[in-house]
Amino acid sequence: MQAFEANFDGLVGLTHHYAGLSFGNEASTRNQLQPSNPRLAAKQGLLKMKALADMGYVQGVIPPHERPNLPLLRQLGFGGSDEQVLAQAAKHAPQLLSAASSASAMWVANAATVSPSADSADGRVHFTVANLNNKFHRAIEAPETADLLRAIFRHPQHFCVHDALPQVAQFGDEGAANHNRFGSDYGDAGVQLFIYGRDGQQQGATPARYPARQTREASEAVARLHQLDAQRTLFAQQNPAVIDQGVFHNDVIAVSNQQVLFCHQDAFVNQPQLLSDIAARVSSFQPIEVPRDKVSVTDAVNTYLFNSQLLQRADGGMLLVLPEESRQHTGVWRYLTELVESGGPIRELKVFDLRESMFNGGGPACLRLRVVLTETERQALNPAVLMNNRLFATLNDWVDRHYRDRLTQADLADPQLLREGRTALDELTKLLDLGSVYAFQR
Ligand SMILES: NCCC[C@H](NC(=O)CCC(=O)O)C(=O)O
Repeated sequence: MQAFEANFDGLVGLTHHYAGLSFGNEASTRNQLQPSNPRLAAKQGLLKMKALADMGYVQGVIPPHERPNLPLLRQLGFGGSDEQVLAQAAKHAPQLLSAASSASAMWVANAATVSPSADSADGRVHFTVANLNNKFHRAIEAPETADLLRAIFRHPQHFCVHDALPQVAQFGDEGAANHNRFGSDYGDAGVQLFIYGRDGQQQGATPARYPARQTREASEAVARLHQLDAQRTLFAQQNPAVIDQGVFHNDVIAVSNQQVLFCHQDAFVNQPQLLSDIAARVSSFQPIEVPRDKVSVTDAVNTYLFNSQLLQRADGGMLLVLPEESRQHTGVWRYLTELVESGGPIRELKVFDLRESMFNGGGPACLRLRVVLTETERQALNPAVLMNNRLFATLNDWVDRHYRDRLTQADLADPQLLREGRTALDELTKLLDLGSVYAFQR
């Protein structure tokens, strides 16, 4: 069956701010309490989506979540009117208000793990919503993510959206950021590689300083839910030493497309064995391992060169979509330029300014969820979320009318911000034909 890879990017929400909520994600910690610019953040994301759509890639949008999350603050004991809930939370627990207001759902590589229909026994595209159990502000995303994915991939004959795994550390699951799929044509059965940071039973090596968010048990459960062929499914551990250097998701140190794995030399535990296991299953497998003497793990974390999108071009070559930070770094840019000139599969570099997202540790790959689709499946999804000239203009105008260009933690208590968010999201559900998907609409 003919198929292609579509990308769905998270649209940055109105409350995008820097709260230092993600221990182990060094950008998040470093930029805590810096003022943010939600309007710029949303527009930077839209520009990337539009550029990819213009190049001929199928590109969709995943809407932001309802924030601040008032029902959550009420669940935590803040009561009274909406205004009183915000005021009390701001006074007594500003970090909880930040968590309940985080726009972190923008990083949709952590929304779900996706398996294409060619790999699943029942011939459907499977999604398992990530429970994001390691961080409170992210764990609250799961139910809303499920609702949004069902409002986009809404035909149960073609799509199956599984709820998140149980919300306990043993099943910590961070979605597609720890998942790769290899193969030749997208429509042929592929080989899926699940990468975990630790064994949920605390066996084997673990990082010493920072948390390992993904467990092996979670990856195994997702593979079962997606009805994958065990012969075509691999599980591997991320190197705990690089987690301790700030590689909190595997997509900070590796990216793949079809036969190519572009990764750092220190990405995985027992890397030579893993590469030979993949080679045994994927014909013409082409690993590109970046040696530490060319790019250190620290430089990889600071520039996010692996948090890139590796896209297929019509001529058979591949394009690497990178954040501006990798161009700014002389050594990293020199390596990438040499890579393109080396005659290998990566033939082109394209750079985007995603600074607002990068300041919270999210690069080009974090902002997108890859979904391999057949043409029939593409026609079955909600067409209103697909990027084109008109949607780009509509969403830019929507952002201009509703988003602030400066936000700090203190602003989160402003009841006007809550109203602005509800007005904007109410309008968005109509623009994207989502139905009454948000709690405040029900
Ligand atoms: N894939 C990229 C995810 C980045 C995300 N950052 C955050 O949630 C930072 C939020 C803050 O600190 O305000 C995370 O660490 O999960």
